[in-house]
Amino acid sequence: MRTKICGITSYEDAIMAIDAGADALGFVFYEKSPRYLTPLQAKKIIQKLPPFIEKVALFVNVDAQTVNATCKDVGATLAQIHFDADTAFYDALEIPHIKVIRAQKKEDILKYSDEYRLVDAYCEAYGGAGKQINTEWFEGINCSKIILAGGLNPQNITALKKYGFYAFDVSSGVEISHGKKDAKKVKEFIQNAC
Ligand SMILES: O=C(O)c1ccccc1NCC(=O)[C@H](O)[C@H](O)COP(=O)(O)O
Repeated sequence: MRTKICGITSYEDAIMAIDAGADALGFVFYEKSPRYLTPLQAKKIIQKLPPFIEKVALFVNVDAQTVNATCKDVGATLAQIHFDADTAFYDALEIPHIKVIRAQKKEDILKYSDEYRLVDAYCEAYGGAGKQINTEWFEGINCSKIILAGGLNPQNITALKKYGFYAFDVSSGVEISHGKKDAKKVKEFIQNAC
């Protein structure tokens, strides 16, 4: 199982998560988020990271040019698009990206079903709220291209492995406080997920 630790704001937390076995780290470029960091701060962290780790840049309500420029500048390897964007937006992206579905009902999780996509619970704050989707919605669904996010933690992750998700994404469930990760919880989360 692959895991992404989201809302990284320091090099110490980044390397701790990698040492614990994380495959991907998320950096939130949304100024209203309590986990926001500037592109310069992210660049300084990313520059020091080892190879073969996915560096994911999260965006809310920006244009494609901002996504392209920011990802190239900071060295992000993947953009995570946390809002409803149109086809023209996606056509203009010049870097690998994943769409986020903020699911409010069962039908939502079937959107873009031919693509790898991140499925999170709907929340006003766009993400990182610790809100869990109704996991019964995944019964009988092909989850092999779904990255599951929203309200995951070291305790509830084991029971979700049966659905066969592509990966798990966590933020608040492994935190001490907003933007500061708890090493013990990160380790437990990855151990229990894998
Ligand atoms: O983390 C944030 O503050 C955030 C703000 C705006 C858009 C997305 C954000 N995080 C997105 C993530 O990928 C989180 O990992 C995901 O929503 C799950 O969060 P949590 O429920 O806290 O595990």
